[in-house]
Amino acid sequence: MARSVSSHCSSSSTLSFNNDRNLLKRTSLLPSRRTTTTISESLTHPKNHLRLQFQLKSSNGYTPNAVSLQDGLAGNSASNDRFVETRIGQVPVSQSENVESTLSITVVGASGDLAKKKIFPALFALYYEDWLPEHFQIFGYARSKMTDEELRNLISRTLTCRIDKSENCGDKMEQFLQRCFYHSGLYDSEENFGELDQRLKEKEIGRQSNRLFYLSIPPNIFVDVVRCASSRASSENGWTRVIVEKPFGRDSQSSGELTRCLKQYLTEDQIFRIDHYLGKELVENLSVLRFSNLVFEPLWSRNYIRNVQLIFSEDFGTEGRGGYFDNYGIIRDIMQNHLLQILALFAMETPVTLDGEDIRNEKVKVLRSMRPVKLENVVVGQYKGHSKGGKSYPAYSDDPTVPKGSITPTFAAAALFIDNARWDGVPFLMKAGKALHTRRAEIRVQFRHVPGNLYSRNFGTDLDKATNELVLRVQPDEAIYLKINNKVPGLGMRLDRSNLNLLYKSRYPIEIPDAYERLLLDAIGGERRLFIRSDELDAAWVLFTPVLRELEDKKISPELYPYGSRGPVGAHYLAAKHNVRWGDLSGEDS
Ligand SMILES: NC(=O)C1=CN([C@@H]2O[C@H](COP(=O)(O)OP(=O)(O)OC[C@H]3O[C@@H](n4cnc5c(N)ncnc54)[C@H](OP(=O)(O)O)[C@@H]3O)[C@@H](O)[C@H]2O)C=CC1
Ligand SMILES: O=C1O[C@H](COP(=O)(O)O)[C@@H](O)[C@H](O)[C@H]1O
Repeated sequence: MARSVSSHCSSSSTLSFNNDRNLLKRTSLLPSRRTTTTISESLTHPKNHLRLQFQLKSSNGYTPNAVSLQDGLAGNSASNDRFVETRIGQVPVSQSENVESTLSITVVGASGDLAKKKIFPALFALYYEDWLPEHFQIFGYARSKMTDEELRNLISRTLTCRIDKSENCGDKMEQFLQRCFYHSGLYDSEENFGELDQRLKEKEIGRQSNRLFYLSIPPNIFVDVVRCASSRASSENGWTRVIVEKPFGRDSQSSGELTRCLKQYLTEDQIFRIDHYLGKELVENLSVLRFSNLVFEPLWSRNYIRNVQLIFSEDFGTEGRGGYFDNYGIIRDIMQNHLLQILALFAMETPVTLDGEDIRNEKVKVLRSMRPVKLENVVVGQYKGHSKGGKSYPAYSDDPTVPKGSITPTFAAAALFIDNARWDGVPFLMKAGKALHTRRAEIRVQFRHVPGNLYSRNFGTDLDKATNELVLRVQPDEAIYLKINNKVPGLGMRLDRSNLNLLYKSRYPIEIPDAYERLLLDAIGGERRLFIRSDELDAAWVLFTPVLRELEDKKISPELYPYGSRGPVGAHYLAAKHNVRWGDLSGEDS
């Protein structure tokens, strides 16, 4: 029952959002303070230090205002020289200080769950940490009728202060809320977006305006919003960017259709397709671990790695989101995007530079080297009701928003393969499930046996238990640990397994920023590295579309597993077929 992305993909309007044409527009986000103080002076002032972070660092180490080559190409080719200059971090400050710019962020779907839970709290965290430019305003837009004050009340309930820095939090929250406004309108009404434009202009008061729209709405209205906003609320003198939330279609065809529709109104450079897993600290660290440590990269291939496991589990069901979930299922919800993105970062070749385009080029290459997933390499499951300790847990099918008799999988395991020289024959196993025994996301790398191991006798018959395993625990309790074999101290020769453990909370006693903070900051700075390019998206869908179709056409029934369990046993058989044992169920750290 493929559903189309949008009821229409109107070509009535040929207007497009203004693109990032002008270096001044971007660099004007930089605080003017930089020219009046030297760097060493400003570093001595704590607030200036934070502002400096904004100037000097983005999540790839470039200035957040850095412009990728694509900007230059898609924008004004005459200004390419300047774009290249900016890419290497030489921000021409003298130009930026002449123009006062302002940033307007519009959260479309502001009355919804994601806006309340993630977007407004992330924006507040950025404000609290001084990452937002001096002049900014945030608008909520949705159909619900609300005043500015009512929106403020709504979002104030979910704003929190950093545990380690709660100083002045109340004041900061109040100041932040005063920058938040609300406009009620329909998603397909150009007139309503025209009214929003007027309200934005009142706040922008003649400054050069950069506008960011966050589409926190169901996908069937993405195109309507982009059409209306592009014709009536696009910035006239600055950049306009749009963050699009997943799902990006249901399969290759609907995703292609969505891209085609969006590109009637936006250039690729203006579309920021979000995959919030790319903003997670440990996922960011994956490339640092690989490319800045001599000890790992030489081992990163079929020569030393036996298998790689990408595991996602949640200890709660689809509570409240069953209506959305039933149309997608776990493969589309988690595997085709979050886990596949991690896999691409894990397996890609070394990019030429850390520039977003270079990284995304490598991700596309590795995705295109993969075999489409086969039905025989997939296991699906669905949770059933369960009672434990006097408490009963509902089945997926008990959710009133889920159609009766639904066979949508809430669990899946799959084996994937990359047909290139580095990874030939190495199984990449994915496992994702809701209503399991624990909440966890991790990457497990199981290494090969030591050839001719002198100590094999000390390990007994199960040599697999003696192989090294590298674990990147994305959440909770972020950690990177390596399982090694060592001698138990004493006069005998007894071997033990130990973890060399980088546990983040012990090493860094600070609160790790939420993924949405990093991604919002990057979108504001024009940094695209952590957003999905359309060719990446196409390559991702090519891998999963055939098996999704087959599962649906053949009406494959999911294996039922009890709420709170470790998932269907079919996942063990799938792993065993590829000579793999799930590391999370090994007993050592299950
Ligand atoms: N919630 C989450 O944890 C996550 C969500 N996402 C994605 O983010 C986007 C927003 O998610 P979420 O906030 O949960 O969504 P909601 O269902 O809460 O929808 C957001 C807002 O959109 C409007 N809306 C809802 N349904 C319709 C409809 N059928 N037609 C028109 N307007 C509608 C409502 O606003 P109003 O009625 O006031 O106009 C609603 O408040 C979705 O694309 C979702 O897939 C992605 C990852 C996680
Ligand atoms: O995208 C999604 O992610 C969440 C899990 O995100 P996390 O950051 O809390 O791990 C998942 O619950 C949801 O189903 C899915 O749409």
